[in-house]
Amino acid sequence: MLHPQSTEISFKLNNGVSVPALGLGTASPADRYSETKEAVKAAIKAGYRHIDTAWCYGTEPYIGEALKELFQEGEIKRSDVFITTKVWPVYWDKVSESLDESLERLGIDYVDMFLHHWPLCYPKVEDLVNGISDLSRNPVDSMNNPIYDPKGDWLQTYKDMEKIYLDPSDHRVRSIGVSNYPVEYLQKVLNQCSVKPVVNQIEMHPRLPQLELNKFCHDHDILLTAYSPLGSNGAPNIKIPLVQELSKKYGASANDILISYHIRKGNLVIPRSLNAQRLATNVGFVFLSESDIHDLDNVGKTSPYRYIDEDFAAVVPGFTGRDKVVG
Ligand SMILES: NC(=O)C1=CN([C@@H]2O[C@H](COP(=O)(O)OP(=O)(O)OC[C@H]3O[C@@H](n4cnc5c(N)ncnc54)[C@H](OP(=O)(O)O)[C@@H]3O)[C@@H](O)[C@H]2O)C=CC1
Ligand SMILES: O=C1O[C@H](CO)[C@@H](O)[C@@H]1O
Repeated sequence: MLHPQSTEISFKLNNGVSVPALGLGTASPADRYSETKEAVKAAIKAGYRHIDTAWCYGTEPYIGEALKELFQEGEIKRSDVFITTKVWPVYWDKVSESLDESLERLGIDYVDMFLHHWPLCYPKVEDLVNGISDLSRNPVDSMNNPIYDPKGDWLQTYKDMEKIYLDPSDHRVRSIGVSNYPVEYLQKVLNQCSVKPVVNQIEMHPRLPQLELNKFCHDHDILLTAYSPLGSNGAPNIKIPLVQELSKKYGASANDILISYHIRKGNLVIPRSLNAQRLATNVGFVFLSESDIHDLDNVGKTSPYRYIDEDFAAVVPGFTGRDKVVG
């Protein structure tokens, strides 16, 4: 049976907006930010119609340059591409400003999805050397411990996003969602807010199958977006023995197995590559069987492993630090 490519599969968000299942991740290494421009152009030419970015990636201006050229060349128009950006905890009480600045860097007048990046609140600390927009991305004290804004209220950030989304005269966002939210935080949003997040973007792959969050989100009509699907830098998940076995069984690449795993579960997935050839080979969709999915879930079910586990996140339940097992 012939199957579509991953770039041709779309899902409906809970507000009716359609989203391509496969997106391009753009958390490029800091010394390679500018290469994101060519990667975006290559991805669009390979059929991608969904780009994931964020203030903290520092790549929005390069995505903006790519989009400008793609629009000018007539390759795509704005409505052909789904663009996600996120508000970082530094801007927890400046949501509208963060959105305006992102739109300006991207050179567009709306985003398709606007996500709350982490349920945390940072103070604004100047960093003219390594900062983004001259602000420290992860402020720390003299002992290198993360510092948080004592006046901070992470739920307020989502409430401010909700205000923008609900204002009929404000057309800057087509949908709002969250990222790195555990079940109890999602429950708080469902109890105290009126707009249900359309997605929860989280790290997810066979070594971190996130079965509890997957069930909770699907029970509440919230999609998951899988970040770091290849295991982040160097794509270590490609070496998982079961992924290699399935790659042989289906005559598909290991990266296609890792990407199709999420799409088969009805979730979005956003692998990153700065390499045009790889980008074009990450789009083969494999119709994995129910039992393959079950086996892939079992890889990390009892000893889950998180690749993106930074100190600052340890205050969010479940994000417990590099050396600890997470549920
Ligand atoms: N919401 C959040 O908190 C977070 C969101 N994200 C989002 O998720 C995206 C993806 O996650 P990310 O951590 O970047 O990592 P990924 O799991 O997408 O892995 C990226 C790595 O895989 C390599 N790679 C890509 N394709 C192939 C291939 N076919 N064969 C071999 N290697 C390959 C890339 O190298 P190369 O470029 O050389 O191909 C890069 O080193 C991010 O870019 C970002 O958009 C990520 C982290 C946190
Ligand atoms: O989105 C994100 O990317 C970085 C890691 O690449 C992480 O801190 C943040 O959540």
